[in-house]
Amino acid sequence: MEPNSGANQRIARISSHLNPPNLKMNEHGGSSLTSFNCRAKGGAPGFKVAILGAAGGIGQPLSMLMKINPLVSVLHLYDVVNTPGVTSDISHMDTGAVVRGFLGQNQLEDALTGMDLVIIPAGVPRKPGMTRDDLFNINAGIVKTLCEAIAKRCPKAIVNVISNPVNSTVPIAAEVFKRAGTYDPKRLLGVTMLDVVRANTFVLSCTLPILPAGPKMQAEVLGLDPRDVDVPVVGGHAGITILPLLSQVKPHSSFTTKEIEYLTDRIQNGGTEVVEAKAGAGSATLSMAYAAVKFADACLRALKGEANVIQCAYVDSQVTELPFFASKVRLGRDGVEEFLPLGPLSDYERASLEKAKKELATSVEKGVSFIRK
Ligand SMILES: NC(=O)c1ccc[n+]([C@@H]2O[C@H](COP(=O)([O-])OP(=O)(O)OC[C@H]3O[C@@H](n4cnc5c(N)ncnc54)[C@H](O)[C@@H]3O)[C@@H](O)[C@H]2O)c1
Ligand SMILES: O=C(O)C[C@H](O)C(=O)O
Repeated sequence: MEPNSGANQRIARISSHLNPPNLKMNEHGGSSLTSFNCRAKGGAPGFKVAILGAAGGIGQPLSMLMKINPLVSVLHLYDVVNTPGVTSDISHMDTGAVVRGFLGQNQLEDALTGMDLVIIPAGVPRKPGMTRDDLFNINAGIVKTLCEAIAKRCPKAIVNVISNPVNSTVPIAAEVFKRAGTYDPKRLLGVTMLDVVRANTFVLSCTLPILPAGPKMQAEVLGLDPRDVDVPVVGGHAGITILPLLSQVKPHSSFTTKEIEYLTDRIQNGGTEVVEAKAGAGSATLSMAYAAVKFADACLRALKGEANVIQCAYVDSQVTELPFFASKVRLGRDGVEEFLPLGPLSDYERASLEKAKKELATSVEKGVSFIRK
């Protein structure tokens, strides 16, 4: 008998629990079906969610927060690097979702099989001095590859696109799905939730530097909780295409022209504010993970049948003459169920919308021709 056989048998038992013997082991010590499989006991009923780019600055906190979400029963974490560590780490959380990790392109399709919701934060972030459009050359190809696999393995999934430039990556995803014959415009949503989150926050907490003693904005004077504030943000997700409708803030607040100009500028440049503060170390990750989870949770609640789930998103749209536009949509069991009208706009908003539409049209066209070229 070998000296250590008791310990070896125990290890073999544990290892066969993690990797059932009928599945072939691969070079990562996992099965050939999934690279590594960190299974929490007592997996809850719920939705299957995949995060593509799960090891990144957004991906990690997003994965952690989705592991907490009680609507999630299975969480697949895919990236081209570092998923074993992230998966192992997150799998120790004592929440219901079963977590599985997938590493590298040849495990992408397994990561996607049977998913209800796919969230895509894969791709490079900005550095100071860059626009979101400067990311196009790298991120367009990444989104294309990921969406080709989605079309094959979970064509009915709801897809949340975070990768920038969102104004172009969503049209890219649409073209990929059209080519594959799986396009359902209701199920493809560009995530603009961070603009809404920022707008809700800034409306409450901004003091105006242009006024001498920095008096509070009206909403802050009212002492509101940001969670009770709702600022619709329409258009797209870059610079002037981000258009907060401050005339429609709930609870109703009225702002001076100076306040509107200040707030609009801050909301439009919130991303750049973070990029500059991070000084080369990337862009918004934590607030984005929060916003992505808020949005994903809304999608899952709607999938489950909750009524009246309304969020802003950048979608294949009939609200303007543009093929893609961010506005309030009602979410349901099949994704986007209804476009809410833009509502009455102020003169300032109407003029800003015209400028936003010009830029958006160019970004959409750039995405479409990337696939059709
Ligand atoms: N929509 C929004 O509001 C919003 C907000 C913030 C950031 N973003 C965008 O999200 C993206 C990610 O930002 P981040 O800060 O997490 O970047 P990051 O560099 O920290 O993480 C990106 C992750 O994507 C992975 N990745 C790269 N190529 C991949 C591929 N082919 N398949 C799967 N994964 C791949 C990387 O390995 C990395 O782990 C950027 O494009 C950024 O501009 C969007
Ligand atoms: O600004 C960026 O590049 C990231 C993101 O789009 C954001 O709005 O924070």
